[in-house]
Parts: sequence; C-alpha cells; structure tokens
Amino acid sequence: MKSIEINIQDAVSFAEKQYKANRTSAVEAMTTLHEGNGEGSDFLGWLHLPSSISQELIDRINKTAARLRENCDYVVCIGIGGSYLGAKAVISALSDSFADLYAPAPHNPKVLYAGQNIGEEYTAELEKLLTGKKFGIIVISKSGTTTEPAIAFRIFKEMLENQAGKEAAKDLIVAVTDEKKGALRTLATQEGYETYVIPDNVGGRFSVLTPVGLLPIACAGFDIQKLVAGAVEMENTAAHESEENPVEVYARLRNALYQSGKKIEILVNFNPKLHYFAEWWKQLYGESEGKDGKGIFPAAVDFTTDLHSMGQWIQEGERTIFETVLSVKKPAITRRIPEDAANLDGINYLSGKRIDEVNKMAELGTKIAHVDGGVPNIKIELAKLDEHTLGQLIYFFEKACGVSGYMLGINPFNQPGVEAYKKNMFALLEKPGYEKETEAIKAKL
Ligand SMILES: O=P(O)(O)OC[C@H]1O[C@](O)(CO)[C@@H](O)[C@@H]1O
Repeated sequence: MKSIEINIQDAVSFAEKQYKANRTSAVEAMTTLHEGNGEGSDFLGWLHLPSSISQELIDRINKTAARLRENCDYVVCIGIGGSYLGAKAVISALSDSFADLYAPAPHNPKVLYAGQNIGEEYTAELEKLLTGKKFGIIVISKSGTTTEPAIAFRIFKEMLENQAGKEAAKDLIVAVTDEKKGALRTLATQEGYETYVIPDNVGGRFSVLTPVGLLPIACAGFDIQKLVAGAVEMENTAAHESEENPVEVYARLRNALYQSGKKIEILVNFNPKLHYFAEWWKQLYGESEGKDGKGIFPAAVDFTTDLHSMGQWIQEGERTIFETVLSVKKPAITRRIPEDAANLDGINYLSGKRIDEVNKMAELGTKIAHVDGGVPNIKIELAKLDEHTLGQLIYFFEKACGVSGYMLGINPFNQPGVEAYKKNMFALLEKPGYEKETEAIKAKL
C-alpha cells in the first residue's frame, strides 16, 4: 500500500535544465550507495536495516516497553541529536496534541526528554515534575561519551535510585549504546542494566529504526511493527534506480534547485503534529550535507502558524529558497465549523465545512502564491498520519539523503564539524587532557 506520493510539477520548471542534466549523477550516486563504494560506506547499515530487523528484536523491544509501561508514569528518554529526534518525531506525530497535559494513565506513561540541552532550569524543572513519581529512564548514546546526555543521566539516575532504591532502579533503566565501546557501555555492564545495541554501521541521524527510536516509540504505546513494515515497503519501492523512484526524484530535484541558486530548503507542514518530524529531518540533512563549504540549509516552518510570522519573507524575501511541503491527505478526526446567528466575525460562509477543508485551501492558496512569487514547491502527500506512513517517510528521507549527499560530492555519513564546539567547550571547562587547548583558547578571550 503506497502511503506517500511526491509531486514535483510546481518545482521542476524552476530548474528544468539542471534536473535533466542531473539524471546521470543521480544514477551514479544511487549505484555508489548500492555498491557501498562511496565515502563513508562504513555507515551504510541503515540501507537494508528495515528488512533486516528480526521479529525477535521487535518482540524483545515490545517486552521491555511493556515492563516500563507497567511500572512507570513517566519514561525519560535521555539523548541528543539522532539519539532522541527520531523518537520524538514519531511520538509527537502520533500522539494527542495535548497528551502531556493529561494525567498519566496506568500502563501508558508519558515519554519525556532530557539530555537534549544543557538547560539548568529545564533539568531542575524536570526533576521537580518527577519528584515522588514512578519513572524510568532510557539512556541513549551511540558514542556513550556525549556530554549533554551524560550530565542528564548522572542527575536522573541518582534521583531514580534515591526514589525507587538502587536495586529497583536497575530494572527501570535501559541503555541503548555501542556494543562494546564508550562510558555508557561500561556503566551499563557494571550496573547490570538491560541494554540494546546501536549497530556500528548506523550513524546517529540514521538510527531511528534501531532500538534508539523503536524502544521509546514502543514505550509511548505505538506499533513499531507497523512502523518497520512501512519502512520495508519504502526500502522495496526505492530499491532500484529508475526515473520513477521517488527517492531519486527528490534527490535529483533538490540538487537541481540548489545548482540554480536555491540554497535553502524549507520543510513545510500544514499539520502541527509534524513539527518534530521536521526537527529530525533538519538534523538528517544538515549534518549530512553541510560540509566542504557546500550544502542546502535545511529550515522548517509550521503553516499556517508561521505564515503569520515568516510568510512575508517567504513570499517576497531573497529568492534563494524552495519548499518541500508535507501534506496529510486526511485528518483522523472530523470537526466542522459551526454556524453563528450573529455572524459578527463574517465566517458563516465556512459553516458546516471541516476545518481541514479550510486548511487545504490555505495550502493550495499558499502554494500558488509562493510559486508565483518564485518559490519552487515540492509536495509530499501522506495518506494519513500513522505508523506505516511514517515508516515510509523516514526511509524515503534517509535514502534520498544518501543519494543527494553523493550527488553533492560530499561524504553524507560523517560530521567532523560538530567537534569544533566540543573541543572549545572542553578547553574552556578545563577538561583533563585539553591543557594546551585551554591555554590557547584562554589567550583568545
Ligand atoms: O548518540 P551520541 O553518540 O550521544 O551522539 C548524539 C549526537 O551527537 C552527534 O554525534 C554530534 O555531536 C550527532 O551526530 C549525534 O546524533
């Protein structure tokens, strides 16, 4: 069952020549990816990941999730970047928009996040919320050495042990990390936590379909089997090089637009549930392509909300942008606009219409306005928001990212630039081993 469709008719005309010319490099990039002989090919574990996920792993994850769901009102996912964004993207796309404001129901914990920032208030306020509450922790770090999650884990581990007792805490903590390396692996082994492995050949931003994403998603009560089935379907759809392959179409077109001066891609949603999906997408493309002085800048907006803040810029600002719109065909719930006898607001012409009918006309009107204003518009239509569709969409963007990165001529699977801030931070904090860097950076201040 095909759940996502890509429509390029309102974008391709902006870069028709480049799009045609890019066919060869798209085929080459796809072949390089399939043959595993390009840069970063040690990190291609995601390519056939969906179809290689065993039933045994799914069952084990569901079992762990059931234990946490049974014993916790809150599950705190500790991780940053690819170690939390995929889970948050799927969970918030599938959850009630106000889920976090309802009291936790038995066997249905709230999934919360920590270690994705170094906010002192954020951390202290989460501690306040969890005081006296039944909670568990999923700590996720591929390297097992990232500072932000390490700080959070130190704090929430101690809190859990104090509240539940050290022995009980062990059953409430699950670690997802490298099979052998890293401080988190050592700690988990020492403490006897249940652990899951992030495969060596799957980078953080490509890891949502490993236990990194699957465990928190299962804890939130969603069907990971369906998510994986959706991804498998897209793995098959996008398996072979062809002009019809949606992955090739998207990778080829965004590169053509980039070559024609469109340096910024805005991922647009008309459904606020997809806000965090865009955050996941931003890391995927930003960390993969932004290197060697190249790369489309990935941005995101929520429409119509941001039409009232960013709409002016998009309509009339510098013509260096294109839009990729995620459009959900059908909302899961029907709500119609009521009639009002006084009609003081003048919107009785909308009475009886579904809210989504207005949304869809806003979407169409925006597309026409933006295309007329020089903004190419790629549309990705999702049949509905469910696990199956999201699984397809995740794999679609992952594979397109690999193809697109190779077309751009960079290694899409490393992230050397992220180390610069870390090195300076460690030097400024006088981390042992950084003495020279400390001296050098302090001389600059
Ligand atoms: O899972 P880890 O190793 O803690 O890394 C988290 C994130 O940090 C980065 O390594 C960047 O520092 C990302 O690539 C990654 O998603």
